[in-house]
Amino acid sequence: MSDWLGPSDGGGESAGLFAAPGSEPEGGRVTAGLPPVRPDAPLAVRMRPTSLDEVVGQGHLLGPGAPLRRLVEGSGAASVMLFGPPGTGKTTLASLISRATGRRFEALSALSAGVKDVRAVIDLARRRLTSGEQTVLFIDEVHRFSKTQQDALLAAVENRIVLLVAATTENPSFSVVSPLLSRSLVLQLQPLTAEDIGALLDRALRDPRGYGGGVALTEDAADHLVRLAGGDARRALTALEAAAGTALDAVDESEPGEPVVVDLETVEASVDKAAVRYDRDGDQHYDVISAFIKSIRGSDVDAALHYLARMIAAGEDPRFIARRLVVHASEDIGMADPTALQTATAAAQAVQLIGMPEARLALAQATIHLATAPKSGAVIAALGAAMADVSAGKSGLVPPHLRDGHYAGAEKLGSAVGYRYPHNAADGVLPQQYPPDELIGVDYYQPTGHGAEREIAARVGKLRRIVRG
Ligand SMILES: Nc1ncnc2c1ncn2[C@@H]1O[C@H](COP(=O)(O)OP(=O)(O)OP(=O)(O)O)[C@@H](O)[C@H]1O
Repeated sequence: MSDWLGPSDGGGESAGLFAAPGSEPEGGRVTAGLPPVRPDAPLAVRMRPTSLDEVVGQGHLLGPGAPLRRLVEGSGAASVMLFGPPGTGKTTLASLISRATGRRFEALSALSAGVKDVRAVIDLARRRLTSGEQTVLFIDEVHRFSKTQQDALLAAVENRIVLLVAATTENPSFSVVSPLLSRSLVLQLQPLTAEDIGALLDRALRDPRGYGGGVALTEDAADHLVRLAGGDARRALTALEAAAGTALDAVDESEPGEPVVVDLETVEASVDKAAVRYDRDGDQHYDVISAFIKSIRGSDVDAALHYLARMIAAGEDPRFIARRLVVHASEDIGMADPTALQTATAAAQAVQLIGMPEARLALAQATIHLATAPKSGAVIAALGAAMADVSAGKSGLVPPHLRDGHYAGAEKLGSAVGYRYPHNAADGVLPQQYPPDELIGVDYYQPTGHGAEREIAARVGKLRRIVRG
């Protein structure tokens, strides 16, 4: 999602962009590309490249003769799909294309725009054509558009009423209708490398649009910001802004000419602030997801559906919701209903395959399955206990009879010697030591006896008695 789509983004570039299409600011826009940036806009917005030379990474698209470079230099594709992770430059490149080709820039977000909005922008572009003016229509998150909405774009693309630049974080082969796809130049953006992010941070520290030399980062603080960014430039700059804000607030008066230094501690203390800043649903995002999960865990199916609906309405990334469902199928239901994990995983796959809006049904089904399923926290407790022992150094040698025996000389070392093959036992289970000596008799898994785990509880008891002799 672009800076100007988030409700908590400070609004730098938002004014007017998502106003009703056709309602031009007074006097019309005189420049192509995104509107001028306000000085109080978020750092990521202020640092948005104003020329191709400022774009880092994406060399495969921008090198001499590469597709985007050619496009910017005036070659005639009818439509471009920019497919790549968030914060890698999709919006930026769309704006640069319009700027470099002298076209007007109109943007719609598939999260909020309907067919009517699409038609209105196309009408505006058609009117402009009569006076020789061309338009770049940027559609963010195009994978969220329904088939009807995408169809509404087709004729305008075909008749070259607009140059469509569509951005998507999802593979367009699954989410974009094929007539549109076949008319588009599909370009994949790569996550930015650590060097790319490092260079962007550096530029933000030095450039007058950023801190103009007034802030510096210690080396470990810079490394940490690069790690936090995970290849996302916006995340890097948002985290830098939060950390720099904390550091600047903490100094009364810096020595003239001396930059305020941001250290690792300050970055660590500020990242939550950064996370809140760029989330989709403002401060409520984490509260709603937390209430969603707690309602599932608490078996309140109706409340869970309410929070799911809120997240869908807020335009929450369906993959994020699906990932939470997969995690909680194991964390809160586990072996009390092992099929919950299958339903959650299937919902995640459905999101991947069919996208929104249809995939919301799979998310709802998984929510209902998980909320109404018998509950068990035994999986997370079992893994937690085993991990705690490993971290505390409670470990030990693998018993010799379980060691690998598939190499020359293994037998001489006693490896695999005396191993008993359970399938030879009448029930497929026989007495034998499996844990290291230090952990003999330790029970990590404590089945709850809820749902399907009741049967497992009885079985685990029996198995432990046989195996431990
Ligand atoms: N390749 C890049 N080079 C330089 N700056 C970048 C690059 N990519 C992103 N940025 C910085 O990150 C900000 C956000 O980037 P942009 O909006 O172009 O990302 P996006 O790919 O459209 O992300 P999303 O999918 O979240 O909308 C920009 O304003 C700019 O400061």
